[in-house]
Amino acid sequence: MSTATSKVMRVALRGDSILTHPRFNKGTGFSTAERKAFGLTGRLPFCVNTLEEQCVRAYDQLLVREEPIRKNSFLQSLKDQNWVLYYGLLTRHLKELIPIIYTPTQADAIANYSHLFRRSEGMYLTFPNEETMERDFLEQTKGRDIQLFVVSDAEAILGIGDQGVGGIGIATAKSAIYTLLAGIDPSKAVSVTLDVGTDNQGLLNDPLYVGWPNKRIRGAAYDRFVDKFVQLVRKHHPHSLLHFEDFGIGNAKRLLDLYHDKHAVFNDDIQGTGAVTLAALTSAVGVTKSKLSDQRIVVYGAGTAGLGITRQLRDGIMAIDRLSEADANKKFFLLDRFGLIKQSLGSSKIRPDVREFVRPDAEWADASANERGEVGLLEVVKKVKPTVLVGCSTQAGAFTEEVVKEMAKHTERPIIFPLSNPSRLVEVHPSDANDWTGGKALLATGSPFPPCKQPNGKEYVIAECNNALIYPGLGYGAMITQASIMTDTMIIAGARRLASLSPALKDPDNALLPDFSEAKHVNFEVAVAVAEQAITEGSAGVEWRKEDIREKIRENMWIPEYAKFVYDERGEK
Ligand SMILES: NC(=O)c1ccc[n+]([C@@H]2O[C@H](COP(=O)([O-])OP(=O)(O)OC[C@H]3O[C@@H](n4cnc5c(N)ncnc54)[C@H](O)[C@@H]3O)[C@@H](O)[C@H]2O)c1
Ligand SMILES: O=C(O)C[C@H](O)C(=O)O
Ligand SMILES: [Mg+2]
Repeated sequence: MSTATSKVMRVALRGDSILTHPRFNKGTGFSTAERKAFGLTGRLPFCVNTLEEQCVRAYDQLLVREEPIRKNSFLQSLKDQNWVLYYGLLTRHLKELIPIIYTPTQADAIANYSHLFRRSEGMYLTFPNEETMERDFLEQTKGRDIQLFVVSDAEAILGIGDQGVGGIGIATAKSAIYTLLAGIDPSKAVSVTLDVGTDNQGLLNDPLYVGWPNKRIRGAAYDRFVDKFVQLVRKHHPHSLLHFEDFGIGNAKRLLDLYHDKHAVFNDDIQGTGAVTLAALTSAVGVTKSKLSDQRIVVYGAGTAGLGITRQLRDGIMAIDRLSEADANKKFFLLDRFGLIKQSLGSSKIRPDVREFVRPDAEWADASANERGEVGLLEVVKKVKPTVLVGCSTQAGAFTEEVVKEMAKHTERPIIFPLSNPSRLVEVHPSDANDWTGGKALLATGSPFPPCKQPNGKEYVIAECNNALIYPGLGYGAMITQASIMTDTMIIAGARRLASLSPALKDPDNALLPDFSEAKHVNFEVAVAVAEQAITEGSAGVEWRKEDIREKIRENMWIPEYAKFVYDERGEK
């Protein structure tokens, strides 16, 4: 595997220009010869440090910052100064630091973006500047080999809703995770916020809000603005992957369907979440020695993630257990704000994209409906007797003790996935679900939680069912093979490879998914599975032999190590 230390890079910057460029700055890592060649001898203290020594220093600086949001700000500054050191530090402390740069802490960083702002990062495409979008786009991308765009309009950030221009923070976090867990070269990725205004009145009232202080643009004007961006990506970077993140419920699926067969696009909340949840459930049914098609699945929160999960589990049941779509759909019971999504709710309460999962009215549903004709979660659990309960509702504590114990009456090993992020929005704390079911529940959450104590004294590790365990590999597998589109079969191939790595397959008392400390290895395996599928089905734009895929992926991965620099008067290479 070629690593950066064996690489030589020709760089045209010198002096302050190289010291202040995060892609090229090495700080005390510049060798004596490089300092002479790049005019740095008088700009740096005498000692030359290794990256390892720099990571020790940076980690000490991190530890003195006690609050997670302060650690987050420190790491943001480190990334603004020196990419290799930033990713080198994260790689050495993966499990400890992912919750700092990603959920849950990044939610606070995004919500306070205008007050934490010190330096811009990424591409800000703002609605009033629509006319100059192509010029603004090319300012940052012209002449660059861009493999990945991560874009958000920030209407549904995690579970904290509309965050306006702060949405750049989810795009940069997701992009950093691509680099950290799949080896995307950060110089080949662009994070984008589509600032189309915000309906968050708190932001609009904030005199320090740095985004466009206007109500959110919707309808034809919104579609035109988004399309202008997508067409620029397609025109200038036809082989790139376009990753949509945290779009609102009225746009996420609609935009995915609009562009799905025109470019390699991916909606993480829909497809990434669906894939990781399919892997977690595949692992859980392995523990219970049952099949996906044996399950009765209640999904609480029929939004972008909830529908993405439902569709992916449905497609998984069809692909793995060979059920028809109609029969597979019958395994699902979806609830939203108005309770069980059933025929008699009427079209005003049923969004068009939910229609395929509307339950025909069962007698029990009408018998247990309230005065508004709505059937709540406890009633559904009593009547449906679900084996699986998935939460993506943003409603903290929605899975009450009564709901969980009712579920446990009807199934030996309740499978409970409270997936809402950040942590404070979790539908049930895993330790409660564990206690209320006498240690029988099979659990996975959207953000990290500590292990639970089982009645037999053993620790039960709570799997983090977060799309970061799979989306980097899904995306990398597609982009490295220059797949023209991200197909459903590529996604299922990635989900099945992830499921095959589940610790619970070896020890049923172990976690349902690999630990995040293994996330680089896991996403590498997912990327291999996706690349193999893309090549097998003809979606790939490269002609690799299957036996070469692993090595090809490995040799293209960006490793956070210093290359040897040679000064180039003619221009940066
Ligand atoms: N674990 C993961 O990898 C992952 C991935 C994506 C989203 N999520 C989390 O899932 C949650 C939802 O994300 P989303 O993008 O789908 O948002 P969304 O706004 O599209 O969907 C939320 C859904 O919950 C419904 N809801 C709200 N209040 C409810 C209530 N009282 N009862 C029932 N349903 C209710 C809403 O009507 C909506 O349909 C967020 O917390 C997000 O962070 C987790
Ligand atoms: O961002 C995450 O942590 C996962 C997911 O994309 C979400 O929106 O919650
Ligand atoms: Mg998301």
